[in-house]
Amino acid sequence: MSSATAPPLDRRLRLPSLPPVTQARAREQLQSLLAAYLRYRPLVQRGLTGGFVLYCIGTTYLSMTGRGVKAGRESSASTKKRGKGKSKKYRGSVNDPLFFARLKKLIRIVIPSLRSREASMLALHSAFLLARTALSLYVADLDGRIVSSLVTAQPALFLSNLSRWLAIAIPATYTNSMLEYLQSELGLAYRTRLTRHALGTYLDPPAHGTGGRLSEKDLGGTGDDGKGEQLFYKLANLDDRIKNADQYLTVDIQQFSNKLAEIYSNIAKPVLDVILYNYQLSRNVGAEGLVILTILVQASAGLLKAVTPPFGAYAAHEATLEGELRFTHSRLLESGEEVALYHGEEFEKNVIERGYFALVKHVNRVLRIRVWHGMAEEGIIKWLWGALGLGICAIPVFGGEVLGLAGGAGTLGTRTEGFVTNRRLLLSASDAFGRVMYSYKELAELAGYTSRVADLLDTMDDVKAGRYQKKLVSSSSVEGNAKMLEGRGQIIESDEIRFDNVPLISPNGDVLVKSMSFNVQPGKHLLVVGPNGCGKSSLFRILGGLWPVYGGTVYKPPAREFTYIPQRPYLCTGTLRDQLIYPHDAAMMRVRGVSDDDLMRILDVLEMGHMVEREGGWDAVREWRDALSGGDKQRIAMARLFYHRPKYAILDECTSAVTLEIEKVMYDHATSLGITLMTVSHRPSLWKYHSMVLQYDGQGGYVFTELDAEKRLALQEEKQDLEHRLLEVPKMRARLEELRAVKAERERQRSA
Ligand SMILES: Nc1ncnc2c1ncn2[C@@H]1O[C@H](COP(=O)(O)OP(=O)(O)OP(=O)(O)O)[C@@H](O)[C@H]1O
Repeated sequence: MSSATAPPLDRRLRLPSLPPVTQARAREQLQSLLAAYLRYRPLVQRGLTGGFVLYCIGTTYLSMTGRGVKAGRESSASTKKRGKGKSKKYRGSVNDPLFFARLKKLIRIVIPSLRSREASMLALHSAFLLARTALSLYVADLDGRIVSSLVTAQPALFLSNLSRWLAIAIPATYTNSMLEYLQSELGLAYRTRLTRHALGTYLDPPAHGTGGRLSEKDLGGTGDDGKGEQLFYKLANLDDRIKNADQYLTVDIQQFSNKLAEIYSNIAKPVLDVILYNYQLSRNVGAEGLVILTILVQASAGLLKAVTPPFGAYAAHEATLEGELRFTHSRLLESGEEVALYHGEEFEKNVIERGYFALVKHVNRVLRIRVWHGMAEEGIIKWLWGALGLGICAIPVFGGEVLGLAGGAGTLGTRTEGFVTNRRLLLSASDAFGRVMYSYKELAELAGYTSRVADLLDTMDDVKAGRYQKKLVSSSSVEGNAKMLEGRGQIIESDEIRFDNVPLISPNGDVLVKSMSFNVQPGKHLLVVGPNGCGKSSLFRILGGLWPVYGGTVYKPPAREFTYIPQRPYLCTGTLRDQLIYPHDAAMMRVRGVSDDDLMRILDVLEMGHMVEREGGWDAVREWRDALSGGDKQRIAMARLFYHRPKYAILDECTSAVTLEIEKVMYDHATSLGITLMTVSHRPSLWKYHSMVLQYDGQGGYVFTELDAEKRLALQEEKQDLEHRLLEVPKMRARLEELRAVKAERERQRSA
């Protein structure tokens, strides 16, 4: 419609049929109102546009910092109630009061400073995001001009615009590829930072470096001097909060890092797009329509947010179930031989299937929820907002002249150009806003992974500081000794080992021994005996720093002066040499001045020198856990002891699979190397090597005394002899009764 053919303004304002005088007066008033509005319209428009941009920035800031979420909840008059229970309800969701604080903490880890590599990558990423938005604005404009040159049949203009179109493709494609590349790189960089941070605590080596010798897996590798090391053990055994730490350290950290990298471009770019596109649109179609559009869009977006289920909590729960399922599989692999020999397939299958179906049930539920949520989401974002967008495009066409917009008063070419440009801008703006909305779901998932990763880091910090959370056994003994559990004993570094009134308490709160006192002087081997489960190994867990000292005083040398050998020695991933020198590596071995020949001499002492050739040399790599027999494993552990030559060695049933001859060689050689032994064993054959005994009675009591092996053996033999004879007594009694009966029968026959 051109201005030349347009009817006068008053005729276009159709008014209801009123008396002519009233109509004329109303028309006059309306005309003057409109004229006044049109006079101040540029000012109003500028105000609206500025307000709109501020509004976009404000809401983005509030939603990114979580203040909007908090404010909303606080106004719901539930501030007082927001205690533990409340935060539990929101756990893993965007509404979790802790979410943004935790996210901030994690972001500080992944982007430690503005000068870090990650910050530079993020800045570069942001620059590319800006470039893409600028390119999109240019393309929207160019698109309009191309169509305009087409409908107005201007071939030269068309070709020139087309060549511009092709030229812009080079920076556009480069920008898009770089954005993808930088996003993946950022995800990887975040993951590396987080993994390093988490592993630094999880596998924190002892303060004295890698020279520690408390070398077995059961006691946490390289020992502890009460400085919060061996955390991976404590996390699994002394605290209930983190189940399957492997899942947290691998999958959850990876998911969190990728989501964090994604969410930045999925929120920052669309938010920027929304602002710029809408600003441009407001100039093309007028700010009034845009403000109405924004109000409608925000209202529907608010509705959508309100009906969005807690996808973050669902993602966190799914990760937990995945972890549990993986654990059942790795457990089966770990104990493959035992399960195979028991033919426990059916049982193990049931366990794995239970884990799998719990996961499937949860995933299915989430998928079903996603169906209706997806419908609501697409209905609002695509269809409703699409219709609103078309309405906006119509403004310059139908109301252009009234509002003084170019699209309404121009030629067919300018109107087409305006329509195509506006339509493209709108599509981009609604797409961008849609992505902001969709990213709310991603934000919810990020909240889930944030809660998982933060849980891991927080729990590790707690455990490191000795703040354990474990469900205690509800036995009366525990309740009666609750005070005991609150106490803390002392650990003092010393040359000898001494326990002064130290209680033995298991992580479950079971008091094994109320107060224990004994000492081991260098050179005086100690034998520890007692019934199963009485706390023999627990003593060494306390000595190794794995279990807390709840009272009394423990005197002990630094951890590097210990080696622990359990019944099933730990065999690491690596070469045959690595098995002997664990936890040292070949370089450390050379630094100590030990050669392969020295190792061979150690093996010869244990009559296993042939093993090196049999296994293919010192550098052979195998799954040693499966490749060696039980006796070989125990002898490897003894060889390890001779390599490390510690002051003290803890031998926990470690000779159960070797012959008596090897047992003797081991004790004699260890004594000749000046190693003081503390042995847990039920085998009387070992008594003669020890001079002290710590005997548990299994009722919470114990005796610590000198061990006269010969006398003890003689007593043991006499005891066994008596027990054997006592076993015969019932049989002898029965036989006596039989003989009496026979005799009585004979006498009865004779008298008859
Ligand atoms: N990580 C743990 N968490 C909870 N309780 C544990 C843990 N380790 C051991 N216990 C409990 O501590 C108690 C003592 O265990 P310990 O291993 O010291 O027994 P033991 O005397 O060495 O037995 P055995 O002769 O059978 O090896 C047992 O009741 C056991 O169930």
